[in-house]
Amino acid sequence: MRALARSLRQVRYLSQLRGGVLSLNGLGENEKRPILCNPAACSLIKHSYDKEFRRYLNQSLVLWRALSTTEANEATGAVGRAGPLLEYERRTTSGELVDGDSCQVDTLRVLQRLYEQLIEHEDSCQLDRYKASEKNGRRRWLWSRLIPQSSYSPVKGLYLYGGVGTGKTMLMDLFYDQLPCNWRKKRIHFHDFMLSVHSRLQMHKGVADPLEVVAGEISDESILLCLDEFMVTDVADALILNRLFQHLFSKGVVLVSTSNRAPDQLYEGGLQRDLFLPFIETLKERCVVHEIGSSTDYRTLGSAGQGFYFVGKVYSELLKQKFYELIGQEIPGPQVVEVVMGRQLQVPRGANGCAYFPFEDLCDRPLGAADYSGLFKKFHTLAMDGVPKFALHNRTAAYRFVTLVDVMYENRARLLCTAEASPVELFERIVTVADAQKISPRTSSRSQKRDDIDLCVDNVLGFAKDRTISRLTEMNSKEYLEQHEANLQDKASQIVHEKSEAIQT
Ligand SMILES: Nc1ncnc2c1ncn2[C@@H]1O[C@H](COP(=O)(O)OP(=O)(O)OP(=O)(O)O)[C@@H](O)[C@H]1O
Repeated sequence: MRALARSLRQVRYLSQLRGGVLSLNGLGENEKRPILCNPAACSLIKHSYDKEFRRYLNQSLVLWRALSTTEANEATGAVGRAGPLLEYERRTTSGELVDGDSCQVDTLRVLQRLYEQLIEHEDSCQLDRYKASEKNGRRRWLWSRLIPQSSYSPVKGLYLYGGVGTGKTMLMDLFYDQLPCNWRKKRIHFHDFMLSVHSRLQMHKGVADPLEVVAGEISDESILLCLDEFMVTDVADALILNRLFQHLFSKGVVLVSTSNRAPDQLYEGGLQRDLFLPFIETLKERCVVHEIGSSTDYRTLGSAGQGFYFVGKVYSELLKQKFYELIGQEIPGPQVVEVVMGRQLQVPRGANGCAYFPFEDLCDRPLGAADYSGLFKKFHTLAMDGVPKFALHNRTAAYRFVTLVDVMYENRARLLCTAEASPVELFERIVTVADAQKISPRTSSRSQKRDDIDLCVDNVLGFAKDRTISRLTEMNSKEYLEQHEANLQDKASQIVHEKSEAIQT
């Protein structure tokens, strides 16, 4: 079935490249079905110099005859499925998901509505990749550069926020997977999205309005943008978000996003926040804002700890032993890896996809999400020694640790570590302003020394810590480690597949 899907997609793609010489065989132009060539087109193609294309075409024709239209539609992903609500019901009935949370069902209703609106407005939103590429001819491109185009989407996006582990990402992914594969859609973590924005900006240095060019590129690729974990902590991001999204929305982009913070709380307490505030208004204008409203952290429903989270420095040697067992060799040497935009990172010990770092080397140095993302593109397992308790004196390291855990979780990476305390205790001395006021109603400054407590009052960290605790707990569970293994196997078979395809061609 996969081979068929690939062949048909290829045929359809190539037909676009050849100016649409292929047409649907007996089907209306606008029907969402995979293409088949008509005899005239066949004879054109038969004389094509492109051997590879002829091979695909023949394969597709043979396979096509053996299949019903429905199967072929499913195979090519040309049509969507029943929608997130039905799919959720299917998964709860089959036992894949736990049932009974009305907040998740309410959220699904909102997602289902959005799903239906997008299906209804597929054409006006130009969601279909192939139709859009027909319209995105060179003439249209030139015209749009001469006269700036403004075409807000008729469909509002969704900003979904709420407590940690309540299933926001899972629901967004479920919604995303139900939409047709041939749509211009993208699902990406917010960190990675901003990284790609900054690297594109670098490439367009010197252009009059690089943000508009970048927005143009992004919207050409994806009209539906699903961003996981919208979280603004970086002043450089905060200052460009409004203009970036104004351009994106004016180019028809529909944003669907998950976050732990309500729009009004984004970048709370951040530097130059007044310059960020217009973004909040832009966001509210273009997205329906929905709070999931649940307080169930589904991560805590998983199996008890099975992983490698050791409390106490005494376990440092054990950590090293486990690390050597995983890589299958004694004391590997240091490695230098390129992480992002030519930047290099020294891995103190690394081999076979596993890296070993003392905590300080990874979280007490000027590293950020970009470096961590680059690192986990190369390594699937991290052994980290000496995670300390966090407080005011090591607040910056706490920020980095939170980011590191986010990136690892997103990549389904495995963590082995020794820490000074349990995940909850690590963050005991990081509190929000509201928490600090409960401790002492007169607290107004960012920090407060109470006896020997080095309390850190920080709203961004104070809220983010719940997510980190929840994730550290899940990363230690049997289910997570199974997902990590499955992910590794998927990647390995993808590499084998790509290699065999490269050999064939
Ligand atoms: N109904 C459910 N049944 C079973 N597992 C669930 C259910 N909802 C969520 N989960 C699981 O709980 C974990 C946390 O869910 P998810 O990552 O979607 O939460 P989140 O709200 O995005 O969390 P965070 O705010 O920390 O990013 C995931 O492993 C997810 O698969």
